[in-house]
Amino acid sequence: MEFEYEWLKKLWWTVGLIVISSVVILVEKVLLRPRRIRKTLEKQGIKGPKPSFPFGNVTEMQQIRPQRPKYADITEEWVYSLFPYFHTWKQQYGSLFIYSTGIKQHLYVEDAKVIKDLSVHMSPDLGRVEYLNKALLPMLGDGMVRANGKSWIFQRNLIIAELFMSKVKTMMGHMEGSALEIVQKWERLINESKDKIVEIVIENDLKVLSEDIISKACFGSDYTQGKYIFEILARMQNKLSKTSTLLGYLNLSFLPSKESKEIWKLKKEVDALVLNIIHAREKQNQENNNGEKQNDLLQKIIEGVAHEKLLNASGKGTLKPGHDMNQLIIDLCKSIYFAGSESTAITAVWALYLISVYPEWKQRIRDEISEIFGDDGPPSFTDMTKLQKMKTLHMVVLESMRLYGPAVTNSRETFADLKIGDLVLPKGLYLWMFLPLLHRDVDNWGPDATEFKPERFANGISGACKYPQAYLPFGYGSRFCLGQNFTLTEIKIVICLMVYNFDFKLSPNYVHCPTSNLLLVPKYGVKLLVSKRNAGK
Ligand code: HEM
Repeated sequence: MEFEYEWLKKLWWTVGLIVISSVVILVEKVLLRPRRIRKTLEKQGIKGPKPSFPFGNVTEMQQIRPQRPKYADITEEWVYSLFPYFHTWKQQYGSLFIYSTGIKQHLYVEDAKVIKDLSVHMSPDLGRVEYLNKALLPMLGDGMVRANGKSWIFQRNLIIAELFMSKVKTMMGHMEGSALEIVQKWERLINESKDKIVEIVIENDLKVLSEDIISKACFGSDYTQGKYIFEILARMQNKLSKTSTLLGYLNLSFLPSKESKEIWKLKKEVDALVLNIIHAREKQNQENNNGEKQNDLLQKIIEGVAHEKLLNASGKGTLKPGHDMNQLIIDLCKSIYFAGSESTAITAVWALYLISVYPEWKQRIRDEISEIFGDDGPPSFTDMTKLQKMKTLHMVVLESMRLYGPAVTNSRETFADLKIGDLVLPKGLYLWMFLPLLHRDVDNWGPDATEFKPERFANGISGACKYPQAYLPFGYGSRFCLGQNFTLTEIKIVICLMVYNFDFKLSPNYVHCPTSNLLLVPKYGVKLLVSKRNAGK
């Protein structure tokens, strides 16, 4: 009897302690921490819409209607419709404001001075947003695009040099070869058409092109192998872009649903396909024991992870013991497939769209091609110095990425209290930038900020605006895009070949509706009327 009583007492104490600590954790998470974060920011003069319990400003986020400022052209309507609350709150609270989605507190940053300070902060305590990471887990695993901490440091150090300009130079042949295949395809379509002019939805071909280039240049395999990987990643991206999780509220992804089951099924499929490519390379390496190994990104990843495995076994590795190295290779490869393909294609699409709307720039690029490559025939891209001399082309690409860069938002989470310039950013805060607004900021870019004027970049990015650090198509700080050299080289080769070989103008069937599916894409496609250059003249 005595024993039973003691046992019951212990049980009640345990249950009591669990209940009390759960309540304490809940109160801390739901009430105290959000309040502390807001107080810290408010004390520094940062304001924002008043949140209400329990969902913060979510109701307003859903209710605020877009308002295009008078100075912006109707073709700019989409900028103010994508996340209309950012524009509305910026007008009320300035270019730095706080808002809440319940337990999550967010800082919207469009203040160029603060961005300048953020861009020099390199610690991993300013990293990828963990709740977004959770949503992207099935798609990207622990690959570097979403990783934080040691895993990210390891992956970034492993591949950074593989995308330096010296390496990209060796990939130009692949880029030109793949671009010429599309040129030939378009020529065929034109020749087969009655009027020698065809309407082409260009992103379809440009996607295939950039996927082919990534497959060949980084993974030493052709597009047929990579095709299904890209297809599945795109399907997953499509599903994920529809969830409100990405804005920080209503994360119901932990509940088993038909959608989440489907996403995890796709994850298995894509992992198996990537693994096939890795196994094929490992087999090739074994068979080629004494021969030359391939010298591409995939080889570097395989060798780097194998080396880390050895170090790890002796307790000297960067990663924690027990880290799943096989999954790490798959996830890192998926990050490259994901980061390197659609963004490049979409950038080329928007650049060609703008060139067709502003044909004087098409002519200026053609003049530049003649000047640099001569008039003897089509330009050939074995020589990086010639491409680097193309200033007009460079200006057009920079301006195109300012107005229609594929990255729509940039986000970070603070994993510690951070001092950024004069600001103290408390741990657990989410930082957001909305790039279409940031890149149209009149204070930074001048009164013609919404206009397409590549000449503003005649003296580089620093000559084009007051705060060059606030030009962010490739992100900022320690998470800056690793593929910038790769992608700019590819896009320039593609534009040169298209402009050299074809005349094109916007089709009357084109509907201007940029929209966000994680990237800024043309909702109804960019349709161009394409004919052979100088045809009939
Ligand atoms: C026009 C094409 C591209 C654009 C606009 C673009 C843009 C970006 C942006 C905005 C980020 C996030 C930066 C941040 O959070 O501050 C990023 C990250 C990254 N990009 Fe790109 N990217 C492009 C092409 C590529 C290509 C071709 C590759 C690889 C071949 C690549 C590899 C990466 C990687 C690995 C990261 C993750 C970096 C990290 O988290 O440390 N990107 N990119």
